[in-house]
Amino acid sequence: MEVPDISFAKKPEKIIIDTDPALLLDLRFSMPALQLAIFNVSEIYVGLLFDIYADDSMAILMAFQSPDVEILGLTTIFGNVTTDDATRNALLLCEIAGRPDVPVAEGSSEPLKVKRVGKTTYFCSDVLMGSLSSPKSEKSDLSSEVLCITNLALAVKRDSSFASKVKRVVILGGAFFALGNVTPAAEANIYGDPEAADIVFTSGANIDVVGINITTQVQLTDTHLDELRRSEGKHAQLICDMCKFYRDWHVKSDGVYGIFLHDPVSFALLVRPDLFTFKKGVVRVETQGICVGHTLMDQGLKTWNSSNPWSDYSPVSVAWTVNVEQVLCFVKENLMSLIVSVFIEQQY
Ligand SMILES: O=c1[nH]cnc2c1ncn2[C@@H]1O[C@H](CO)[C@@H](O)[C@H]1O
Repeated sequence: MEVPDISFAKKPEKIIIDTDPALLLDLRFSMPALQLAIFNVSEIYVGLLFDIYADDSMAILMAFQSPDVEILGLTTIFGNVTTDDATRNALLLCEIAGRPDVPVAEGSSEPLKVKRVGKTTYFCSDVLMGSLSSPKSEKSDLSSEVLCITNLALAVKRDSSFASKVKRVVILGGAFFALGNVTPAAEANIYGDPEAADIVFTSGANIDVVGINITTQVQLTDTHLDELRRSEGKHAQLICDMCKFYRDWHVKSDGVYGIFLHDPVSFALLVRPDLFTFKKGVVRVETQGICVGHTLMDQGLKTWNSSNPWSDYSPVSVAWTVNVEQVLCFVKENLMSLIVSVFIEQQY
């Protein structure tokens, strides 16, 4: 048999994904009336039901599908759901992707200081406890080490040289010179643990951050979703089902007939940084008051007369513009692709 020439192929980047996937709530045994009350939908879903924020799961399935990365493991964090549920959902996603061998390590269940429970946070898992799908694989014994916001902040606090040991950290979080999505000042991921976010941004690590000022520009419209459903992509049907509530919620919440591709855009930034432009600057996070969770970058446009809380920290790369069409193509190509990425590690 002819051996395919893979000499042109780039060696896949080894990555760890820190995530709070709101995923599979198996409602087969739960009360339909409860579903209607919670999701305010006119249709009863039998079988798998998905929480609103489906973008994490989408990005994870994309990463598993991508030849550009090798997923070393997933670590979990609270946010869309509790850390517990995020772990179960991450294990399920590995199984769905056909990679139950990928370790899932449970991260912190609490923010560093104040627990701020958003309107939607935890509600699915709390209310529907007992009706969840159970993954077959078990979480890894390792407590998570690398990662974003709370988990990464804990690692930085534990080992001061940690930041310099990580090759690159890609963060989906913040809203730069734009409105937030939890409050006018704050984006959800940063709002969940602003103290941790401030530690991470000022840690000196090599950070690329993409805020929702960028991710909301990339929308999968109803037309794209139809196209995806009709495609033969490996997880296309599942992803469309997952996005049902996410899409309906966007109509109500943002007047958008489609979905914002927050996490898939951050995955695009990971493997295709050429589709973005960046600005370097020191980023600090407000940790108190009405603007708690606000990310503010010093663009370096002014030489300040005296030192301020931004002085003397290492800059990070903030995504500044995005090639919307190309990122959409990248996402659609991945989601509609039939090709299951081949693990080619042994060839190197
Ligand atoms: O309006 C919102 N409120 C709270 N969380 C949101 C909202 N939209 C998306 N996400 C969740 O938070 C991340 C981006 O901020 C997304 O990954 C999504 O899972």
